[in-house]
Amino acid sequence: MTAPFEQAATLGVVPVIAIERASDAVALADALLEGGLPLAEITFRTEAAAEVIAIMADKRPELLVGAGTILTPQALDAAIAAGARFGLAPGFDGEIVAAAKAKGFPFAPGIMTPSDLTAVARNGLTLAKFFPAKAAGGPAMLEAISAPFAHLGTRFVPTGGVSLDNMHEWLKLGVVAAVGGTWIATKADISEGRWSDIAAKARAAVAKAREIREAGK
Ligand SMILES: O=C(O)C(=O)C[C@H](O)[C@H](O)COP(=O)(O)O
Repeated sequence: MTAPFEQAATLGVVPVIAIERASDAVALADALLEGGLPLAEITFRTEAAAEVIAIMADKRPELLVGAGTILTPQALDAAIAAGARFGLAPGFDGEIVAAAKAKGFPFAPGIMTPSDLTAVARNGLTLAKFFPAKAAGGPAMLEAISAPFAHLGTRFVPTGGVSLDNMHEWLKLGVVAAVGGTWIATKADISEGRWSDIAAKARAAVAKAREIREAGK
């Protein structure tokens, strides 16, 4: 895996964020840093996404900021131009994967089926999002579909229905690099400025990930 994804894997948790106002970018970055989670996936689900990434990359370079919900080559370009260090998507699109590869941009597409995984393998990718993780069948499903690809070393970020209470079910699987989810910084947390709550949830998630990994050793 490339360096940004190695860092995400070390932390074990990727906060998936939909943020509406660019003016909240620094406070959100500070809340995550305060919580010991120097990582953010800013999703292209809001108008403000590219600006938020640019502000975070500029003002808080110690936060590893990436882009999520990359659904078009244009969104990929906007993410890179804004200073995103990595990108993720809920699905697989060959054009986006090829463009990211050509630009040397660490990109993890989403998968949910063995066919998606075949595309990931054919493109030589080492990390993919598993989405929607819980609805698609949970850890048993990921274990089953990843088995024929295990020798290739591909790892996964399950996202969708992951929470503090069920993250252990995912992180105990060797193929899981990190879990992802919106629970650490919800839209409401951000719009209402609940920065200390976000910091506390970040801290709890990182501690739990570490505890699960330590117990599994
Ligand atoms: O937007 C993307 O790129 C996605 O892959 C989807 C998100 O990661 C999930 O929708 C998060 O799901 P929850 O944590 O259950 O709210």
